[in-house]
Order: sequence, then structure tokens, then C-alpha cells
Amino acid sequence: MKKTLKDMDFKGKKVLVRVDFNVPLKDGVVGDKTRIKAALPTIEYLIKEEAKVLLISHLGRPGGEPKDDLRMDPVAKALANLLNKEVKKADDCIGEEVKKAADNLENGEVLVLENSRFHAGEKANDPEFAKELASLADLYVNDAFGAAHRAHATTVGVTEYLPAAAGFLMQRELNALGEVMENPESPFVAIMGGAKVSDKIDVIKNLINKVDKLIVAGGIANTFLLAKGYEVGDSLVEADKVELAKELMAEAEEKGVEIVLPIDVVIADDFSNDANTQTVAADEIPAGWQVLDCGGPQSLENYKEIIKNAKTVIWNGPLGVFEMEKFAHGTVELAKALAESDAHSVIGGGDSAAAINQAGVADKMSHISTGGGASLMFFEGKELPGVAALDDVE
Ligand SMILES: Nc1ncnc2c1ncn2[C@@H]1O[C@H](COP(=O)(O)OP(=O)(O)OP(=O)(O)O)[C@@H](O)[C@H]1O
Ligand SMILES: O=C(O)[C@H](O)COP(=O)(O)O
Repeated sequence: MKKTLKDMDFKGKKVLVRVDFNVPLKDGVVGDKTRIKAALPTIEYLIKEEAKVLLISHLGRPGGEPKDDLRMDPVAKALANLLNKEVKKADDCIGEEVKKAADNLENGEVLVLENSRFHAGEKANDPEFAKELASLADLYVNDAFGAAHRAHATTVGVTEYLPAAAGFLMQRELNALGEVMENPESPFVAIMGGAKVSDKIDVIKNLINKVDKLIVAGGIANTFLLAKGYEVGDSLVEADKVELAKELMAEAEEKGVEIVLPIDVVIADDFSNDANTQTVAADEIPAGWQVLDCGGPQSLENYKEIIKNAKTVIWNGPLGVFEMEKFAHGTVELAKALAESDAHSVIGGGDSAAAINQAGVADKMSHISTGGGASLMFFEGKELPGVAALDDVE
């Protein structure tokens, strides 16, 4: 058991809180506040407990140096609006100026530090950088589930120097994902979509030991269709993963797990929303065409029937190129089917969460993770470095 907020006394203490405020920015304004809202319970608790709150996050991938369009100012502004309270902002996350700003905080005040990835030491998990950061505070709280799969200075390194506990969001994510992986009510169905087989192999391998049915859709389905001996035209495939797809299908069969592939698919003559399209059987994809949505009517009917009978469903990755309206149908319909079902539904962050929001059914899901890569690593059955590094309860 990891330490949580309830295991620490915060009054008058400077608390370095790692949050995942890696949010989309549009014209210098936060485009989606979901991740900021998700961290509010921890921040509000610390304010109430009269801590001095130092928030640290990465934003985008600036490559170890300052980039003005990736500063945390819009995030601090959005947070101030949500908290309805003044939020201070520092122009760096280490150094004398920042130390002074941290020391000048009154109990219950909040200071947002600058993007941690403006320093190369963050991704390198450099001990010197971690030590500098840690020197700002008395205690450390990690509420950044979305970044817990990264062994960086703000997620792992600092825990060498400060007492370290999990925040409320971190706890909520670990409980929700842990429950579904350890005690799923069956029938247990996983839906894997998205673009890259290589990203999902370890997840599929682990899930084959846990689920009753595994729906393979999105771009990754093409490699499995190829492995079945179908032609897939110009579709996105990973030719070097065909053998592996065959092995995974054989392993699933041995274990009595059904791998469900699309029956019919929406194909296009170009990777474009203006392309010509048609719906064809998955074993009749003509040369020169590419699959951009696994949600043909028969496939969808099949997925809906499976979901209707499921007690637990986990979903990671869209069924098609849902960013283009013409190919969003399957993903949106699947989201709606999940919303209508009684199954316990857990969504693995990233694009799938965006699709659920697009379909307007977010409130119908049991749990939508704030982590993309982190939830995938969790579904792989691996321990997240940012969690492992936290203190155990004595
Ligand atoms: N048939 C397809 N052909 C090409 N790309 C596809 C296809 N189906 C889905 N995609 C693309 O897959 C991408 C999402 O893949 P990814 O593996 O990153 O999903 P994810 O795991 O949900 O995302 P994240 O890593 O953000 O959690 C989307 O951009 C989508 O357009
Ligand atoms: O958005 C995410 O998945 C996390 O914030 C991690 O971001 P990263 O992939 O840039 O490390």
C-alpha cells in the first residue's frame, strides 16, 4: 500500500505536487480542462489543510529547453478560474527566484511552476535536477497518473529526497484500473483500436490471459486481417508484425479467447476526408483502397451484441480515423453502444477519451482514465515507475 494524502500532515508545509497538466492549447488558451479539473480534489484538499502548494507538470515536448508557446501561464490562468482563487506563476521550476517565491507563499496559496521539460534533467531523471526541485519543498505528492509511466525527475527522481505520497486522482485511477484488471466481472471484453500494433502488443498479450473476448479494430486490425490471409490494399499495416499477429491469434484460440475482427469496413481511395468511400466486407478490400473505419454496419452490429452481453468492458484506441468526420462513425457508435450498456466500462485515456467526449457520453462511463500511455502500461500488467517510487505505508 502506498502512502496517500491522509498519511501526511500538511499544515504550513511546502508541498511539491506533480500534476499532469499536459493539456491541449489552442491560441494560447487551454482547449480541454479535463486534466486540470481531475486534479482539483487534491489541490483543494491541500489548500484546506493550509499547505503551501507548488504545482509542477510537463507540457508538450519542448526538448529540454524553454519554448514560449509551451509555458504554463494559460494553465495557471485556467486553474485560477476553476479554483476561483489567485494562482501564482513562476517563470522557471528551479533556481533562486523560484525558491524565493516558494518561501514567500502563505498557507493555502498556490504557485504553478514552469514546464519541467524546459530542463533536460527532467526526462533524463537527472539526480541534480531532482535534488534542486526537491529543495523547494518539504513534502511530495504525485497526482499525475497520466505521466506515471515516465521515469522522470518530477515523477521518480524527487522521491529520493522527499517523503512521497499519492494524490486523490492517482488513487482513484489506480483503484479503478486495478479493480478491472484484478476482479473483472465476466463476460470481460476488451476493445483495442488505434494506429500501432507495436504499441499494443504487450497489452494484447496480457489481456489474452484475462478477457473473454478481444475486439481488435482501428488501424491495428489491418495487420491481423493480413495475418488471416486477407488483402488489405493500401491500408496502414505493420508488415513485420504479421507473424506476431498470427501467434497472438493462435495463443488466444488455445486459451479460448475470441479475437473479434471487423466483418465489414469503410474504405477510402485516399487518406483524406474528401476521399471517395465505400463499405465492403473485410475479406474484399480492393487494391488501391485503404481501411479508415472498422465500423461497417455488420461490424457495429457484432460489437454492439458483444457489448450488450458484457459485464466489464475496457476500451483503448479509436475504431478508425475519427479525427476525420467521414471515418468517425464506428468510433462514435461504439461509444454510444457502451453508454447504453449496463457493463462496467473503463476507458483508457488519450484518443478514446476524446472520442467519448465527441460522442457526448462521457458521464455514462464508469471510469475514463486521464492517462493514455499510463493506462496502456497498466493494461500491460506492469508497475508504473511513478507509482513504484512512492513511499509505502509502514
Ligand atoms: N484504420 C486506420 N488507419 C490509420 N489510422 C488509424 C486507423 N484507425 C485509427 N487510426 C488512428 O489511430 C490513432 C490513435 O492511435 P493510438 O494508438 O495513439 O490510440 P490511443 O492509444 O487511443 O491514443 P493515446 O496514445 O493518445 O492514448 C488516431 O489518430 C486514429 O486516426
Ligand atoms: O499526455 C500524456 O499521455 C502524458 O502527459 C505523457 O506525455 P508524454 O507522452 O509526452 O510523456
